[in-house]
Amino acid sequence: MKAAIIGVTGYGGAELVRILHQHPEVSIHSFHSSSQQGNRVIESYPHLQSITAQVLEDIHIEKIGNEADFVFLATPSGVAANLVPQLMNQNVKVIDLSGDFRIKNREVYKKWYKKEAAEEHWLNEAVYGLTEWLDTDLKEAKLISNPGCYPTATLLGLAPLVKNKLIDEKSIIIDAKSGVSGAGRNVSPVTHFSETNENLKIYKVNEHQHIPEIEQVLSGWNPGVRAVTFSTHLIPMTRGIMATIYASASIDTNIDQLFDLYRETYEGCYFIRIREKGTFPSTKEVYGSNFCDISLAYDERTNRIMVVSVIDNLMKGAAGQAVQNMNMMLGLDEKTGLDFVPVYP
Ligand SMILES: NC(=O)C1=CN([C@@H]2O[C@H](COP(=O)(O)OP(=O)(O)OC[C@H]3O[C@@H](n4cnc5c(N)ncnc54)[C@H](OP(=O)(O)O)[C@@H]3O)[C@@H](O)[C@H]2O)C=CC1
Ligand SMILES: CC(=O)N[C@@H](CCC(=O)OP(=O)(O)O)C(=O)O
Repeated sequence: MKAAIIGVTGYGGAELVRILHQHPEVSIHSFHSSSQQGNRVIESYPHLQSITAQVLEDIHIEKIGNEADFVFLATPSGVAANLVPQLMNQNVKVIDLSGDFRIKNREVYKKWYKKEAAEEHWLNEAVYGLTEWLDTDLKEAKLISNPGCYPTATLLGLAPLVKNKLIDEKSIIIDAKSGVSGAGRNVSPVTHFSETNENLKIYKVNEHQHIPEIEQVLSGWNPGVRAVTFSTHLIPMTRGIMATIYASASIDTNIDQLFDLYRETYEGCYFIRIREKGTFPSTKEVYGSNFCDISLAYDERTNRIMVVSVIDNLMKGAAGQAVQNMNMMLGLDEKTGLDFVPVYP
């Protein structure tokens, strides 16, 4: 099978190259850029020397449609909304890493992304690709909307509690931290070295575009969940997200029951690793891998459950989950080409 990558000069695109280079069933047929056509891929990414000698092509939809089986869109929000209808006309399957097809309500997308939403028809066609919690068979899907990085860590961490109605739906607080690669390759005043180094910064307070995505999924699982408190922080590290999630238990519970629930729920999910009781994951323990590591605590004094969920934002939070979804579309083992051991230290 042949894949095309649009937006390959960005971090998500580069990570797709790293994964697909050693995927046994899918090869990268073409690399596309909106600004650097004619340049070699290695001019953007010298670390790919010897991996590819290919040249960046422009985004010629008809040619891509004729030549590729899959297109990965690793482009900023607003781009996929325009490209997807054209690509769908070419009968090529698309996996979009951006937020353009995640939010089903067009007005909600416009409010949080401050952009026009994609066409209703294609929003309805898009399958939300939180791989462990798919509600449809991806073999039938034409368009996959890959979840956001923070929503992936958060939703995987909260699913067992929310689906089983074990927490007070109004009590959910998600305190999340991300490495700087989460903001993409372009430097901005916020991500500049001098701003991030030796600094811890809260940002987009009550305005983060992942709030409606998290609420949409949680309320689909349990209509009692309406709104969550969600805060995001930039941490001076390159990769990784930690979501520390707090909620009040709505039933009598204890830590052993909670661990049993999480182990049973995620039994058979290779990429979800429930930690030993009393230990907590750190971001480095999933660095460069597609794992989401989760642990739990229960405080009897406050009746509060705490979930700690970590991912690599560029892997399970973006390119890794995109390839996991591609594997599901192809009917392959979800691990195919993705079984990376985390890089440590
Ligand atoms: N970084 C992360 O951890 C995560 C990112 N995402 C999402 O994935 C997508 C890609 O993210 P990331 O790789 O970090 O972003 P980057 O900013 O690093 O890269 C995005 C790439 O998109 C291309 N691009 C920009 N404008 C256009 C345009 N108008 N048309 C076509 N291509 C364009 C650029 O390449 P060129 O100039 O060569 O065309 C650019 O290199 C984004 O939507 C992001 O929000 C999702 C989860 C996690
Ligand atoms: C650290 C950092 O800045 N992270 C980005 C993640 C953006 C992203 O992935 O955007 P979409 O999922 O909406 O496409 C942010 O918080 O906006």
